[in-house]
Amino acid sequence: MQEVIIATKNAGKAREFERMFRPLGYEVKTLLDFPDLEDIEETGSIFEENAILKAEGISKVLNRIVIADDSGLSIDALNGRPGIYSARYAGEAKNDEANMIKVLEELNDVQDKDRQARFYCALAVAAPEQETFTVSGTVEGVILREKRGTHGFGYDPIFFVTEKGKAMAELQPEEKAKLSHRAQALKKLESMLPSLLDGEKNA
Ligand SMILES: O=c1nc[nH]c2c1ncn2[C@H]1C[C@H](O)[C@@H](COP(=O)(O)OP(=O)(O)OP(=O)(O)O)O1
Ligand SMILES: [Mg+2]
Repeated sequence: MQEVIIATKNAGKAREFERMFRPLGYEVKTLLDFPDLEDIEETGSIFEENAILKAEGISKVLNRIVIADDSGLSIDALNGRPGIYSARYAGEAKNDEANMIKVLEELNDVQDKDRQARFYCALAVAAPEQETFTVSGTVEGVILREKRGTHGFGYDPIFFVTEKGKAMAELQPEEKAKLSHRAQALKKLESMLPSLLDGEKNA
């Protein structure tokens, strides 16, 4: 099967990309398959910048076409936080549980009608000798008062997906793979994938 390299170390993202790319005929490789590569620092000020840093950094090292995902949760009542700081919101250790507890505490006094939020995903595509580009996707929701559901990763248990009437973590993986911010962004890439990837020789 044709390979696609995703520059992520996040196992939750990796699973979702596998589920979304497999039906398109691509086998996903992630940085979990290249454990020796150095970490890329996310020094950008918007999702797109960080996605580009990760995609270009890994593309240069591997001399391959690389897709990177920078994503996170933006909460209106917190002026868009945690935003690009979503992974490390409660500290450098990147702890999903601690991150959710911090968000729930910060929203303790925020009424139900003011708890709107959205997930955002920027995907960057970097290829040797080509201009890097990005696409993005979002999904709208509301922050719950406690966790619900066991699927997904990250902030999924506290994110109520308005269009489904369920927490993201209550959705089956195949449902999330149809509507998530990541899925919305990938849809915009889909028609370009054959011309981008099919000429590439798997290393
Ligand atoms: O579908 C999602 N469902 C729940 N939470 C999510 C989702 N998508 C992003 N998120 C949260 C997780 C993490 O707190 C942050 C991503 O941070 P982000 O830097 O893009 O990823 P990361 O550091 O975990 O892995 P990597 O940079 O290697 O891809 O947003
Ligand atoms: Mg990261």
